[in-house]
Parts: sequence; C-alpha cells; structure tokens
Amino acid sequence: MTAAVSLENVYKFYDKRPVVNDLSFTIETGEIFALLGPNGAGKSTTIRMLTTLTKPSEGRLEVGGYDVINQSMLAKKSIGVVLQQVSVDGDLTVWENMELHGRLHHIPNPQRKQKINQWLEYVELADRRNDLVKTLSGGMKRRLQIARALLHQPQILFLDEPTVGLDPQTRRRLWEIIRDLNKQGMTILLTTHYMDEVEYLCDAFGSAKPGRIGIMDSGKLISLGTLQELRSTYGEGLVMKQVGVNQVEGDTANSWEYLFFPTLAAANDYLEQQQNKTGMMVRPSNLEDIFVELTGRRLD
Ligand SMILES: Nc1ncnc2c1ncn2[C@@H]1O[C@H](COP(=O)(O)OP(=O)(O)OP(=O)(O)O)[C@@H](O)[C@H]1O
Repeated sequence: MTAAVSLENVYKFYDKRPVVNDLSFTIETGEIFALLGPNGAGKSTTIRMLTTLTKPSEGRLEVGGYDVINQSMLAKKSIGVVLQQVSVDGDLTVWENMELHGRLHHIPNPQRKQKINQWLEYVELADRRNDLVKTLSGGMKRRLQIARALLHQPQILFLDEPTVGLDPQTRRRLWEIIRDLNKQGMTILLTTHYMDEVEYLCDAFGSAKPGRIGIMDSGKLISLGTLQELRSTYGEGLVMKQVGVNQVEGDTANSWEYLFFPTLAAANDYLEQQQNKTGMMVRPSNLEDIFVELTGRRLD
C-alpha cells in the first residue's frame, strides 16, 4: 500500500540552523497521526513543507504518492489544510468563503453547490451560510476552515493546532469531527501541544486502529508509536517521588522525580519495599510523563 505521507531525511535550515533535522517517517492511508512537541520543535515547519508552503532544504516529501516539489499541483489536490491562523475571510459570508475555495479548485457547478451544502451541513454551519464570517465564534470559524479544506475531496487532511484557543466544549466538538472523518477513511496529520487531544484522538475507538504519536523536539523525531507502544517502551507504572520544593516567583511548587517501571505491579512492589514512603505515590504512566521523561520539560 502506498503511504499517504512520507518524509525521507528531511531538513529545513533557517540561518544555517536546522529547525527540522533529518526527519523521516511515513503515515499509512487512513491513519491518524499526531505530531506533538513544545514551541519551536518544528511541527508547523513540517506541516508547511508537506503542504507545499515552504520548501525543504534537503530530503524528500510525498503526499498522496506525489512529490511535493516536482508534482506540487497533484500533491496540493490530494490534501486539505487547516492552518493555525484562521484563514477565512471575515468580510465574506460563510457561503462566499466556500464558493471562493470551490472556484479556486475548479469544482464545476452544480457539483460545487452540492458539495458546499454537504460540508456546511456536516460541520453544522448550514444555518449560518449567509452570515459574515467575522460574526462567527472562534469554534465556528475553525469548523468553516475544516469544511472549506474538505470541499475538493482531499485524501489527506492536515491540521496545525486545530483547537488552540478554543473552549473545552468546542474542542470536544472538533475532536468528534476529526475522529469521524478518520473513521470515514480520511488520513489525518495534526500537530498539537495538548496531551488530552492526542490521547483522545489517537485512542483505539470502535474497530479503528489506534493513531500513532510522533514526539518532536528541536527539529528531531525523538519517539514514535501508539500510546500503548510508548507506554510499553518507557514503562506502564510510575512512582512519583517528591524530591524538594521549588520557589517559583514567590510561590512554592513541588518538585518530583519520576521512576518508570515496566508494569504498575512492579511500581507498587518498589513502593512496598521502601522503608520511608513519605512523599511517594504510584500511578499508571501517561503521555505527559513520557514527554517529560524524554525532553526534560513540560509542554506549555
Ligand atoms: N520563516 C522563518 N524564519 C526563521 N526562523 C523560522 C521561520 N519559521 C520558523 N522558524 C523557526 O523554526 C523553529 C521551528 O518553528 P515551528 O513553528 O516549526 O515550531 P512549532 O513546533 O510549530 O512551534 P509552535 O508549537 O510554537 O507552533 C522555531 O525556532 C522558529 O523560530
């Protein structure tokens, strides 16, 4: 099976500094893949290269089986893109924004009209079709961006931090949409800072395969696998040990040492053997623990 997305030894330099540093991975057709990492890790640059917005300095990138440099028109046709910045035009109506995108992609009438209706219904914006986009909430604008990205029937959807700045209910709504699209067979690559987003979207749901998680830091892919694979690799059981109290801007914060164990039972056994259990606790490990272990810092 052809990979939906593939990167081979990709580099991007800004002022001779590698912000993407020898990145290689593939995403299978129908897979959901989350690229996770702190600010400046190189996630957006990776998406920008895959969506033909920025050229790689070195390496090969393919989307939908097309080389993003030499077959950029075909590559562009196979992808839908939702970028961090809300890119819909506030002075046009919802319908006009969709119409403009449909015309840019040469979708003929009446198919265009039918598709616009279909996707506006899907993201529950049909009743707002005649409203100016600047009157929509942040979540609605994001849903419009998604509807617009889907209009030309792409096989792969790229979402760069799709839920940043949205309230919890709206984030959940978007997660449902993303999950449903993936269930329908859409390949999805998203970037995010949010652990709960990754855990929710990459969970095995229904009969679907769990999504994979790529952790990036300083331009490099430092870990790759399903949540279960990452937990098996780094340890499913965790002992948290209080090692001191930090002064943070006049406030105090506990400082913890994390000890990983292959299983929760092994973590419990370790705790049992300790003479002084003060300041120690055991729990199953989660994605954030693994991230902290790998990068030595927390996400924003
Ligand atoms: N056009 C540019 N010129 C110079 N440096 C850039 C440019 N675009 C990005 N960078 C730098 O590249 C690095 C990676 O940025 P990028 O936006 O890809 O990271 P990110 O993981 O998406 O971060 P965030 O989560 O904050 O969006 C950063 O250090 C950034 O300052």
